[in-house]
Amino acid sequence: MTLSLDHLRRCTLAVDLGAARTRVYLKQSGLIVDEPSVVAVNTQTGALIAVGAPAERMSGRTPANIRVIRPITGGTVVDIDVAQRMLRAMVGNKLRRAWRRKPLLRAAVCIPHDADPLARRAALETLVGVGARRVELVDSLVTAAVGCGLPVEEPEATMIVQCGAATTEVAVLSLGAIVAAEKVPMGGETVDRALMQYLRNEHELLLPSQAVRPLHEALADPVDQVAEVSGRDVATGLARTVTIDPRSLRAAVTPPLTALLDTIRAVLHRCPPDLVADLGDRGVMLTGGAAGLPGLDQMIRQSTGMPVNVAEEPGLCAVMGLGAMLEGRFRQREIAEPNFKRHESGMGGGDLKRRFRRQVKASGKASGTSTGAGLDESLVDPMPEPTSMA
Ligand SMILES: Nc1ncnc2c1ncn2[C@@H]1O[C@H](COP(=O)(O)OP(=O)(O)OP(=O)(O)O)[C@@H](O)[C@H]1O
Repeated sequence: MTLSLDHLRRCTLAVDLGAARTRVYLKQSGLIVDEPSVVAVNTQTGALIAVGAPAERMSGRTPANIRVIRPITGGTVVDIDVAQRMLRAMVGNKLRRAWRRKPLLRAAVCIPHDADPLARRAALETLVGVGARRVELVDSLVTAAVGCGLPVEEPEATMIVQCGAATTEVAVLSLGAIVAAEKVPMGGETVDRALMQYLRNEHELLLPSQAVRPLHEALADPVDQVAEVSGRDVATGLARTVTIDPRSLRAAVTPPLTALLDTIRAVLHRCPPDLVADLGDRGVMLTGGAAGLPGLDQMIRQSTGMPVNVAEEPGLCAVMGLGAMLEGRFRQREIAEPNFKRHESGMGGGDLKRRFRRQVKASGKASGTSTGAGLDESLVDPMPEPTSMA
């Protein structure tokens, strides 16, 4: 752990590749990217047409020759090539100065707690593709806990519920390590899908995805005032407006939210009683964009009887926590090693050598030094096995 934190402090970039949004934190500069993880590609030429928010606006409105692609699902990069192009387009200009100062960047990236070797490899390759020389993979539950200011290093329990777009991870941490964690395939997108399905089945109305967010407010409306929703009639294809009872909306999202509550109970069940007793006082912290779902905190409070807090800017916790680690604003005991894994650039020897030479050339140009001076020879070796500190 001490060793890993040292490695993290040498990183310049903190990256959170989320299914919904990509966030990048540049050391000593702050958050430089917070954009939807979406690109629009011309299917005939392969050219990138738009990235981030403009590409998201195109979703559902494209002609046949334009495809809107989301290269990340559930925190895992599923299309490395597109993810690299997206990240390059997002950070390109903003990193130019950092590149001049330090041409061989090291990066740290948040990955889901239970990410398999393929997911780890995909995250690694994506970062290498944008020029990172070394990549540290860090558990997003730990970074989110640090980012929302939980005292994760203390010998007492803290519980975090990281509500993402496609998945929610629930964990109890103590002494900087994860004591118990579970993931449920439920997130902001699941709730939105449940609402859209309800409107289709019960009101024969097709709702554009951008129109779902206003319905969230109705979910938590204390006076159950009827809401108006406009969409396209399934049968006629014409625009139509219907009025909806918030109670039926709540019923529609009950199954995914019940799955979340069951997961919280399962995680608590696996914790020693001392830690659960700590949580009775400290409660649960909600992070991740979907933590902003109105009424979610209240529902968890009622179901578990524990205090529930929503982090300030919940969607940014993971990347800001990783940024704090990079800047050394977080200290931790040596005990927590299992949560940190370190990876070297994971390309084949040939690819890596080519990239190495390109970067060395760039570094020589930028600094005026002779090529290759002072660089680590291990870079040109094929990727060693990930160093597991568990
Ligand atoms: N204020 C809000 N109310 C309800 N839902 C919200 C709100 N803000 C964001 N969301 C939802 O949160 C999700 C995005 O959360 P977040 O940015 O944490 O996702 P991500 O990190 O990209 O995803 P993942 O962790 O699954 O990879 C989206 O589904 C979005 O609809």
